Amino acid sequence: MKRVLFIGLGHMGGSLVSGIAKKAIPGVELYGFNKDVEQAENLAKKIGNFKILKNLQDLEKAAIDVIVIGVRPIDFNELAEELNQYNLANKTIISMVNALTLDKMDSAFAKQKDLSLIRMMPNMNASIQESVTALTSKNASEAQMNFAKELFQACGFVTEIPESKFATFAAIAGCLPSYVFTFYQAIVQYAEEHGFNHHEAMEIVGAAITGSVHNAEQNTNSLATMIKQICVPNGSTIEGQKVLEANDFDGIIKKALKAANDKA
Ligand SMILES: NC(=O)C1=CN([C@@H]2O[C@H](COP(=O)(O)OP(=O)(O)OC[C@H]3O[C@@H](n4cnc5c(N)ncnc54)[C@H](O)[C@@H]3O)[C@@H](O)[C@H]2O)C=CC1
Ligand SMILES: O=C(O)[C@@H]1CCC=N1
Repeated sequence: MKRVLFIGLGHMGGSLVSGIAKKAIPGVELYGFNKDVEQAENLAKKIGNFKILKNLQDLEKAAIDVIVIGVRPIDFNELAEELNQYNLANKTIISMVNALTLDKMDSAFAKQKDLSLIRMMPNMNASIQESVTALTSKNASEAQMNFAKELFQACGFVTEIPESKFATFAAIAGCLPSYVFTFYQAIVQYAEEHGFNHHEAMEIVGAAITGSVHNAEQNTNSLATMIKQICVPNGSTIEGQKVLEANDFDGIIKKALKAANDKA
């Protein structure tokens, strides 16, 4: 039996734990601890197969094997100090904390013995089990990494990447739902301004976006060729493409990704 404790049950931690609880992986017991206990209890009411710890010292009694840290970056040091009051020897610590490197994790837990450290970057699509999650590790065995993969595959696709690519991964996958929702929102607003109601607009634009992604995934042509095929000479699409180009749409997207990448 592996006992996994999620600390920090907010938007991201809560979504991940819900996905994993739904899958009910044999041999895995899920525990949660959150500063705001009511938030943890509300989550526990919604999902089965999940026990709440009332305080952190109960992690020793519960014989936790794996700790998954889901607090905000600003709250990490305080939590690490609190965790260092307990003996965490031989445990696996997994952190989803953005910009927290394995070396920083290692020094935060320097007084602990034989920890295995895993850094992860999920995204909010974990709430519908469609996250793209990256993992990288320090002192973790193949079996420990495989366990982490199995755990987070309950919330979508998992890939192992070198830590040097983590900041870029955060921009192109961790933050990406927000940018996609911004694009989606702008088109829905345009549709509403031109006579569609909100529900129709969400449905039509959503289907057009997901259909485009599926088409690009299945098509053997490059994205550039697919763009050309839609831009009929003297047609409508090209007029929109000209506006995107004149306003450096690609450049704006890359600037946004760089800003996120630099902070990750
Ligand atoms: N929101 C997102 O889309 C993503 C977030 N992340 C990372 O996940 C982490 C959490 O982000 P969110 O869930 O969005 O934040 P959030 O603010 O929704 O959740 C954080 C939770 O941690 C709890 N907390 C704070 N200090 C605590 C402590 N000492 N002990 C126990 N619980 C404590 C808070 O009560 C809150 O429920 C961040 O480090 C972020 O970088 C990573 C990928 C995507
Ligand atoms: O905004 C953030 O810092 C986190 C990391 C990726 C998505 N949200």
